[in-house]
Amino acid sequence: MLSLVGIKKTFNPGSVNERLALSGVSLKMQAGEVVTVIGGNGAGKSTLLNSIAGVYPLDEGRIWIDQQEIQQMPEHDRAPFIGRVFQDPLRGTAASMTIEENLALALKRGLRRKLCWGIKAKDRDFYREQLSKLGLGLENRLTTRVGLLSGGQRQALTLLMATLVPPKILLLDEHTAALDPNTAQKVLELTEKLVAQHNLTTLMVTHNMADALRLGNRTIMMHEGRIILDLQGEKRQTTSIPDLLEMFKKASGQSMVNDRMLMVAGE
Ligand SMILES: Nc1ncnc2c1ncn2[C@@H]1O[C@H](COP(=O)(O)OP(=O)(O)OP(=O)(O)O)[C@@H](O)[C@H]1O
Repeated sequence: MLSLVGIKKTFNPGSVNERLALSGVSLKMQAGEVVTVIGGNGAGKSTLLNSIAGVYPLDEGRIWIDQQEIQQMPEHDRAPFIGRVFQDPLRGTAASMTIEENLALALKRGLRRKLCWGIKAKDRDFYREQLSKLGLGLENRLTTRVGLLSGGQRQALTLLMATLVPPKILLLDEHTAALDPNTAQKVLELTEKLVAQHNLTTLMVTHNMADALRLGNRTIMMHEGRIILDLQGEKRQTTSIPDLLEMFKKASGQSMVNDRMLMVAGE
C-alpha cells in the first residue's frame, strides 16, 4: 500500500546548519495497517511524515502509494489522498471560517473541481451527522467561527476533516501532544474510531510509549534518521515500556531522550 525505499534527506547541506534527518529509510505498510512511530528528539519522525506528504523534495529514495510513484509529485497533488493532523490545533482548520465552511472545504479536497460556496440543506444534514459522532455538540454550531473553538474541539474537527473523504494514508504527527490529558484521551479515542471506521492506513508519531504500544498493530522506533526497531505481532504484544526503552538503548547505544516524553513522565 505504502512503500518507502531508501529515503534520504539532509537539511542545509554543506552549511554549518547541516542536519541529517533521514539516512536511508525503507518501510512497507499494508492497507489498513496502523503504525505508531517513536524516537528521541531530532530522530527524523516529522521529516518522515513530511517526506510522504511532499513538504520538501527528497535527496534520494522512492515512495509509492498503491501502484503510484509519488516522490516527484508536488505536495498539493498529494493532498487529495493524504490526510494530515499536526500537533498544533491551529494548523488544520481555517480560524476565520465557520465549522460548515471548513467541512465544505474538506469535502471538496478529493474533488478536482472549483469551490462553490453554496452550502445546501442536504450538506448541512451530512455535516451535522458527522459532527454528532464527535460527541462535542458541534453539530449545533455549524455557523460558529472555528477560531472560537477550544484546542481539543479544533483538533477533533481537524481529524474529522482529514477523514471526511477517507484518505489513502493518514499522517498524525503528535496530534494530541498540545492538549490537556483528558482532551488528549478523547481525541485519541476519536482517532481510533475514525481509523477503524474507514480502515485507514495510518502513521502516527507519538511521544507516549504506552499509546505507541497500545494503539495500532505495529511500532517503529527511529534514531538518527533510521528505523532501528520494527515491532509487530506477538513480539509487540508482549513488549512493555521498560522493554522498549531497553531495546532502544541496545539498538542505539543511548538512552531515549525526548522532551515531550519527559513532560508526560512528569505529569
Ligand atoms: N525544515 C527544517 N530545516 C532544517 N532542519 C530541519 C528541518 N526539519 C527538521 N530539521 C532537522 O532534521 C532533524 C530531524 O528532525 P525531525 O523534526 O524530523 O525530528 P523528530 O524526530 O520529529 O524530533 P522531535 O521529536 O524533536 O520533534 C533534526 O536535526 C532537525 O533539527
